[in-house]
Parts: sequence; C-alpha cells; structure tokens
Amino acid sequence: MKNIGVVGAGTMGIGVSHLFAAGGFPVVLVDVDEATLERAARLIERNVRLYRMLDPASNAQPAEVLSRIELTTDLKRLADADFVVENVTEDWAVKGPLYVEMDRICPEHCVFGVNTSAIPITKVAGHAGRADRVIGTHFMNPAPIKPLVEVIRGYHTSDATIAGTRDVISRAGKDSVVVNDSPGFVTNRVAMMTVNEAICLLDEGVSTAADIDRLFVECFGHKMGPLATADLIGLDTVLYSLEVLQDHFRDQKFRPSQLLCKLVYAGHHGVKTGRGFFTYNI
Ligand SMILES: NC(=O)c1ccc[n+]([C@@H]2O[C@H](COP(=O)([O-])OP(=O)(O)OC[C@H]3O[C@@H](n4cnc5c(N)ncnc54)[C@H](O)[C@@H]3O)[C@@H](O)[C@H]2O)c1
Repeated sequence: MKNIGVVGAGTMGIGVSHLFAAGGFPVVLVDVDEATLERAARLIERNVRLYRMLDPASNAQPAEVLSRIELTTDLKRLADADFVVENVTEDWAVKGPLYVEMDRICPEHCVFGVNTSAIPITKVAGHAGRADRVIGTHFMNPAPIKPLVEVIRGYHTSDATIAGTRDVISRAGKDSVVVNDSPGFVTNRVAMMTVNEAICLLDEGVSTAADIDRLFVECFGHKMGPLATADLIGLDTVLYSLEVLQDHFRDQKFRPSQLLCKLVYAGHHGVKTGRGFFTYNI
C-alpha cells in the first residue's frame, strides 16, 4: 500500500497525515471545510518543528512533509488511494453516509481504516460495501509521537487486510496491537469511563481540576491527568464517545457527566477551542 488518503482534517486527521507524510508516503487529505484544511497545513508545519525538538533523531523538514500532502475538499481525489484513514466527527450521521460515498470512489483493493473512538468497526463495515477490507485503526493523539496503534478486527475483516494494515503502519514507524471488535475497543472502554468519572468528581466539588489531574500524574505516574487528557481529545469527541458507549451497551455506567454536556454546549471543547477544564493558547 502506497497512496494514503486521510479524511477529516481535525485533531486526528492532522496527526495521521503528518505521520504518513513524514514516513515518505504521498497523502491526500480531505475535509469539507477549506479553512480547516488551511489550519491543518499551518499546524502540521508547526508540529513537525515541535516534534523534532522532542525527538532529536528526527530530521523531518516541514516543507518536505507538507509537499507530500495534497489538501482538498474533493473526495474524488481518493480515486487512487490504496489505504484510507477516516477521521471525521464521531457521529454516525456523518460517518455512515461518508462510507457509502468512499466505496463508490475508491479502488476496489483500497482498505478503509476507521479511526473512531468507540463506534463498532463491524457497524461501519456494513455500510462500506467491502466489509473484508474495513478495519479499525485507532491512532492515539498526537499520532506522530505515539508509538502504538490499536488495530481492530471487525467481524468480516480479512487476514490479508490485517497484515496489510499492520505493514503500512509499521512502514510509517509505528507498532500495532490487534484486538477484536467491541464498542470503545480496549483503550476507550476504560479511558472514557475514567475521564467521565473524573469530570463527575469535579462537578460534585470533591476536588479541583488541577488536583484531580495532579493525583493521577504524581501518584499513578500517568503522563497526563484525566481532565487534561479530555481537553486534548476534545470534549465534544469525549461526549460523542460516551453516547456511543451508552447506546451500544445500553448501560447507564457510560452516562455522560452533566458538566461535560454543559461545557460542550458552551463551545468549550478543550485544546482545539482554547478552553476546556484548563485554558490554552491557540
Ligand atoms: N481526538 C482524539 O484524541 C481521537 C483519538 C482517536 C480517535 N479519534 C476519533 O477520530 C475521529 C476524528 O476525531 P477528531 O478529534 O479529529 O475530530 P475533530 O472534530 O477535531 O475533526 C473532525 C473533522 O472532520 C471533518 N469532517 C466532517 N464531516 C466530513 C466529511 N463528510 N468529509 C470530510 N471531512 C469531514 C470536520 O470538518 C473536522 O475537520 C473521531 O471519530 C474520533 O472519535 C479521536
């Protein structure tokens, strides 16, 4: 697999296209919004510089990485893609119809990597018309600096699709772990509950945002606390993911905290909007 398509140029699409372009792959990055694509180019340029400081062995150059990424609002530019990573909003009303369209445009051999936080891969595959070539590729944020990708085998995903996907991820410099399909997979079934419970603690006045996170960082050795993690993921995405988990398991244990709902409705989505549980310069 050589030609990479990335759909959705938000938090994840920016990182995934950066990762593959830095690995030498030609990338077509598609979003519905021109301004989002322009912002993506600016952030990729900044991030290549930033991550080079974190990894002195990296010699990626911003201009070189950007030169491998075609930015477009035209989904038909995926007509030559071998592997597409879809990173659009965690909302079935957005993702479902997109797969029908992608199936019409992309070559028959093309594999669809679903980058979702919680939606079952088998459900997506039911819409894509090529169920054996649909696979979960749960990249972590920020994708270029996280070493591991959670790969999800859907009900119909073929062994060849798993092998090809792991190979292309490996050629982009990342390792992968394969898990079976279940809403939220391994990582987010646990992580979303933890984040939600931390928000409930804040809402109940049990502790402050800073102290909740400090306890996880200094007592448990986590790199980030659950509230800063939620801000990094995007509070809208956390809310969508909890709703998906609650809906699929029909279990109230995933019921989103009222404070989370309030912040999302107020437009405080975390790092990407400059304010969530903490504030950020954007
Ligand atoms: N944020 C995270 O930490 C994280 C981690 C792993 C997986 N995910 C998953 O990745 C996906 C994307 O999350 P995100 O945080 O990047 O969301 P985001 O809201 O930052 O970005 C979504 C992007 O999709 C675009 N979009 C919407 N409909 C589209 C369409 N039909 N065609 C093309 N582009 C379209 C939007 O314009 C937006 O730029 C979600 O399913 C999410 O659950 C998120």
